[in-house]
Amino acid sequence: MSEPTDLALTGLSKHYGEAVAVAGIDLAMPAGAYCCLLGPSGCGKTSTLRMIAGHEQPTAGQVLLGGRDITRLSPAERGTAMMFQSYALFPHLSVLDNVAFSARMKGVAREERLAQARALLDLVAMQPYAQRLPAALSGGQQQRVALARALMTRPRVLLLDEPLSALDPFLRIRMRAELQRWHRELGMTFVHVTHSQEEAMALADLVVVMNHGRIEQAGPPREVFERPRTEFVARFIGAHNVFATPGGRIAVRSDRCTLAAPEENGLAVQVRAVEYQGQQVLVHLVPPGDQPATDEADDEATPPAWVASLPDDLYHRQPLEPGQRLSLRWHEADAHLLVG
Ligand SMILES: Nc1ncnc2c1ncn2[C@@H]1O[C@H](COP(=O)(O)OP(=O)(O)OP(=O)(O)O)[C@@H](O)[C@H]1O
Repeated sequence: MSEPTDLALTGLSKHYGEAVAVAGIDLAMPAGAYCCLLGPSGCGKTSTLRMIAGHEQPTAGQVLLGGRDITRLSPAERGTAMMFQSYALFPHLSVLDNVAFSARMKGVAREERLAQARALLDLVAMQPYAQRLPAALSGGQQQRVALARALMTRPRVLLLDEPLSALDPFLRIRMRAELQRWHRELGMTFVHVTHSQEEAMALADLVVVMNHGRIEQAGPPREVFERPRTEFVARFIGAHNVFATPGGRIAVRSDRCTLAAPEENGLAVQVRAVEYQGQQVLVHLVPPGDQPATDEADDEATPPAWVASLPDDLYHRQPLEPGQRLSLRWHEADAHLLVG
């Protein structure tokens, strides 16, 4: 099951009539990678996943798995398995029969397929529920069964479409740890679609940030966070400020920005709002002269804001008031130039 694979997309694009969902992307995933396709709604991540799965035919380009061109193969022939957003278990079949279903379709003998299904239920800690119907399971349990069912086809690549989005925040964090463990134990390539940068950072070893059908940046999470390549990436992953300078736009992490008295060197700013977050305090800043936030409508009316993220103890030594004028500063070494 853990045979080395290498999934590659070359010039992959998908048009729906006039609309370009995916605009010719190139991507190579090392065997055994945990890859997250990350981006806002409509950026083309689901279309990309569906083309890898074979549920959608590309307008142009290729999907290669282990060097083999699988672009035109049916979903069942290509060595990928998809775990869907809605778990889509058969309601009238027991958990065990749901998992064994694909092997039954292939004509695998009953004892053999049930043994395989039990082993997979064991992996996802669902053996005790083998005889239950899906309706008698929680969302997280249904998801585990859906995973076991996808693994039954012995895929080389597991495709996950927003697998955590239907779960409550507590369960989501628990399932993140489970996904990491399954990935480690199975050693196969996972491709996981998400719009949550937090989820991508927590899980992936390869984060692929997409925007308007293109890849803005692909790299290890730390690299994407520490060196966002474009303004879009810096803003989408958050916790960064973007400044226009004579040499071009630069990004600086908001926890690397400091505040000083207005007469000090730095960018003149004014406090718009202060947001207490426990370990840190976020100080929202606007150019001087802008009105400090007084109600919610104002929030949207003043977009060019920056944030200084200050450690709570530092902030509380010198609390700030909306409207207060300050100087926003950063070290040259913490600034890096954005492309485009
Ligand atoms: N069957 C379709 N027919 C026409 N347009 C489509 C179709 N499927 C997707 N699109 C369009 O293609 C673009 C990319 O869609 P896609 O579902 O890949 O984005 P996404 O990043 O997965 O978004 P979401 O997070 O909302 O699912 C969108 O503008 C969408 O409206």
